[in-house]
Amino acid sequence: MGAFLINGGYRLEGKLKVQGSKNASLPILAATILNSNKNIIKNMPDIIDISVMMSILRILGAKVLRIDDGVIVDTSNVDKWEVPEILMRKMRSSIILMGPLLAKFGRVRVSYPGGCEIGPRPIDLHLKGLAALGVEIKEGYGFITAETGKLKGNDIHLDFPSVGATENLMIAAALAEGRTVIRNAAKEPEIIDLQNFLNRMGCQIRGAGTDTIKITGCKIEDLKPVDEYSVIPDRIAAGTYLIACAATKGHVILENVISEHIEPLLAKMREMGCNINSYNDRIELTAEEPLKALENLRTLPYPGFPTDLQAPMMSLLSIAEGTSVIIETIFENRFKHAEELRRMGANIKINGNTAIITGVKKLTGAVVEAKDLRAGAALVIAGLCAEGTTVVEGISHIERGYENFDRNLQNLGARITRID
Ligand SMILES: CC(=O)N[C@H]1[C@@H](OP(=O)(O)OP(=O)(O)OC[C@H]2O[C@@H](n3ccc(=O)[nH]c3=O)[C@H](O)[C@@H]2O)O[C@H](CO)[C@@H](O)[C@@H]1O
Ligand SMILES: C=C(OP(=O)(O)O)C(=O)O
Repeated sequence: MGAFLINGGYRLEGKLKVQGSKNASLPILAATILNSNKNIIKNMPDIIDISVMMSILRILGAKVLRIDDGVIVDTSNVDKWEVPEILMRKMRSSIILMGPLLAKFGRVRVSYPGGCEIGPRPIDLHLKGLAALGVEIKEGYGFITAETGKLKGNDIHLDFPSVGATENLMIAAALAEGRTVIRNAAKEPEIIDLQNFLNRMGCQIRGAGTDTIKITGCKIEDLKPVDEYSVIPDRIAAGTYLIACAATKGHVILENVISEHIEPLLAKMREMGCNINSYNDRIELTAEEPLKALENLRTLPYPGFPTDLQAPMMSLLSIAEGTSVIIETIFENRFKHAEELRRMGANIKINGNTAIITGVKKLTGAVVEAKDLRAGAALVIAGLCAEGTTVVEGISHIERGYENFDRNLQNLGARITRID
């Protein structure tokens, strides 16, 4: 496993074009199974999770080709409905393949998915929703086998606005007989992107971005290829770079962003004292003054503060003036980075889902381990502003979601090198 070696204390300065969204790309790739056709998708990041999804599609029979800034996916020869366990377990999004495979073949066999270890991640809402669409589900020996004569539209109320369950059900219902309504649906921007992509192939979906999504099922033969689609920018990657900039008292301009998607973060960073100018597709951040602590940072479903930026924010709050409180409401065990930050001199107390962070004057370099994707990004940020040398181990987690993380940071002036 590789590591990042960071010499801290250098200001980030310059311009950066942000990658396409991991969490939008993954369900969109899975959805290409529906139209049995050639699709060209741009702004798709070159990261491990996308490579895993591409491998799964190939195993199912698709032709998948990386092109500059995107992929071509031809699903006309997809003829398998079983996903190998080894690939299922590599990421969480593999579960999103259930919807499209059921829609296309009326059957699917998968194992339980993998993904970041941030607490229990059940899939009961996915399975309950699919059962409501007429799917018979059998679980046993670590596998899920699901079958349906024909998917039938239904009214589904999600107990929680799960991002993945909303996506899985949208894709399955796109080819179900009749109308499906998903209530208490997730409202994340990635859901809107999936709706836009599905509608481009001829599906009939409305309401994404609100808590009620209405889907009129259509026939597989009515679907068409998607000649060119561009995935939305990655709001979590953009947020990570903004936080890194603030931690080093830097000045960056991010391009390829949708500012509105990052507003929940920008509001908190302004509260801390960052100077931010946001335009539609560009954000400029300067952090010169000492940053202030946040009394209340609560992770919530969109448009609340994203759980995926909680770890990076904890690094920043570690060096803010005063005492901050973070409440993690989405995942049960998403504070593993706190222990590693403490090794770097951070003052963090954890009590259940609450973290109390008393800002220190400076962090100091140490050898730390990335235990999940965003925790890894958080440790890199800590290393960038710490005094001395930091080694972040376990960077394969980081490379699941960030494209050229070290090179992008180097281009902004960071002293970071990858060591194998
Ligand atoms: C690939 C992708 O898009 N990943 C994102 C997606 O993950 P993911 O889609 O897995 O997240 P969910 O929105 O489903 O999970 C949110 C909460 O719901 C619970 N839950 C979920 C499904 C279910 O069947 N039962 C259940 O109890 C989860 O345990 C968690 O506590 O949204 C998360 C929340 O914004 C983000 O952190 C992840 O980056
Ligand atoms: C938790 C994340 O990813 P996944 O759901 O793919 O594990 C993430 O992107 O922060």
